[in-house]
Amino acid sequence: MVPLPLAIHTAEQVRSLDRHAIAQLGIPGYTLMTSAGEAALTTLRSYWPAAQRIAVLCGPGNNAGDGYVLARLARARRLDVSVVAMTDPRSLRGDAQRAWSDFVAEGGVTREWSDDCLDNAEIVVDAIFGIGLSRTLDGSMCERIRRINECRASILALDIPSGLDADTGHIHGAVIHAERTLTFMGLKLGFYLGEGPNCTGIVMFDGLELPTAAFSHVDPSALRIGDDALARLLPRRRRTTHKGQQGHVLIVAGGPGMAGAARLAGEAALRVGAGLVTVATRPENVAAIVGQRPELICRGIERVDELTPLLERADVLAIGPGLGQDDWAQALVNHSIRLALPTVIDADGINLLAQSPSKGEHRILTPHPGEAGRLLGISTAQVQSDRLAAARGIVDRYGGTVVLKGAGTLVVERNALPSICDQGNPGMASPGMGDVLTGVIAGIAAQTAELAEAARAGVLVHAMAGDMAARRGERGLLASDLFNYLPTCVNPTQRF
Ligand SMILES: NC(=O)C1=CN([C@@H]2O[C@H](COP(=O)(O)OP(=O)(O)OC[C@H]3O[C@@H](n4cnc5c(N)ncnc54)[C@H](O)[C@@H]3O)[C@@H](O)[C@H]2O)[C@@H](O)CC1
Ligand SMILES: [K+]
Repeated sequence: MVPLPLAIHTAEQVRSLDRHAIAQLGIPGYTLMTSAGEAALTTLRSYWPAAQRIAVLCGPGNNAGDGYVLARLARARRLDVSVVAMTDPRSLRGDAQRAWSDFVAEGGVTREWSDDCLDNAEIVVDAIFGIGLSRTLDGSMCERIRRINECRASILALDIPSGLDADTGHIHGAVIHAERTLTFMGLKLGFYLGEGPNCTGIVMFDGLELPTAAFSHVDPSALRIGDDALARLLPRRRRTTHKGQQGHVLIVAGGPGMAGAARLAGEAALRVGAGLVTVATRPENVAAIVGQRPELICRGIERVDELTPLLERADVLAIGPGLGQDDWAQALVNHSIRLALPTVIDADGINLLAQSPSKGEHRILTPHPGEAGRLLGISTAQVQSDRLAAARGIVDRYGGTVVLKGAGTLVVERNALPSICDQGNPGMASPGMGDVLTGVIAGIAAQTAELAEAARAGVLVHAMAGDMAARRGERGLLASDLFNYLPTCVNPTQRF
């Protein structure tokens, strides 16, 4: 399997790559299409080796061309291929028209859509629409897509699940829900936004044999967070090190009844290797926190001035988990976030910041979509409908680095491409998971000099640990289940 690239592109950027390949590198469009069809066949044979009955659904554009090439090659391999022309193939143009003609020339026939046309298929290949989808699908196409999703076969989408907007992840009326998506030339931004994560299944990539240099010709829109930076950020420790050299995290967390949030954030910082972690919390929480995790230092705080000596000793502050929004919490937040200390602000820290906005470059804000909405004075739905714009808006208004949580967590800072995390799973939608993320980011930030890098690494490590913990099932995953796996993720040089 070809490793996924880090670069993520819009449809226009992929088109520009396509134009570059054809015009500057002299690779004919039909050669690219043939590569796409070959890669699709390799994927079919690799992931469904026993499947014999393949249905290929072909639409009106070049995405259909990929499908016709695949169908021709699969017939040559003696697979039982049924091609359903979703629109009249005689109106195909250019490379797609040639792909259809070559398919027909080798004895291939198409059939029209009927409600039972997928009944015998083991695999359905979606070659209906690619990145050329530009408007809402009509009612009959929406109805067909619903029927395709209901069929028992596994669905392989070519380039993009039909109906998904390649740039925004919005749905144009209806969308294919694929088990796998084999995408060509560039990962599409829409896979990671809006409904994208619900539709693509496992994303696979093929570069259509373009030379590596061709990919640097077009700038991407975002970057996937890869694990390549982890080894640099979290190198093997010197044998002579001591805990004072691994960073000191201060966690200000835990209002009444919320000792658990403070403990989760505190333990997470320890589990990613922070040298010392002090938790400042309500006095009544101290016994519970220390009892559950004796390696934490825990201080009961009644008044803001008691925080001052703790802040002086800390390398990184994390503030907010389970803090509440009462006067006590308000005083702690107002006092702490004005300091120049690198600070992770989460949960009620964010809610309080939204009530009296201020700007700071030394911050990492980690809102979920609801908190992001409060920071911007808009609804959660508005945040989710354009997550990139929301994250950028928060950076503009509040400064620093923003981690907008959710499927496809975004890490956005000024003057840099946004980063997107494509790991993690829906089991992580569970209480305390954000507290763990806050501790992970703060714990890594305490060991490195660069805050935005720590945010990216923290998001990735958290997601990786979540995926490891979810191997026995997503439903029922607890935030504290991640603790067993965090050390594996933050020791990249010892992992294998
Ligand atoms: N050289 C090439 O051109 C290559 C193209 N490739 C494939 O080509 C695809 C892009 O091809 P196209 O630009 O032709 O795009 P599509 O294959 O997505 O099809 C666009 C067609 O759909 C029609 N259309 C758009 N929205 C519609 C709607 N709501 N209802 C009905 N019809 C609608 C458009 O009028 C156009 O005819 C890629 O996604 C990829 O699969 C790959 O084979 C790589 C090489
Ligand atoms: K498709």
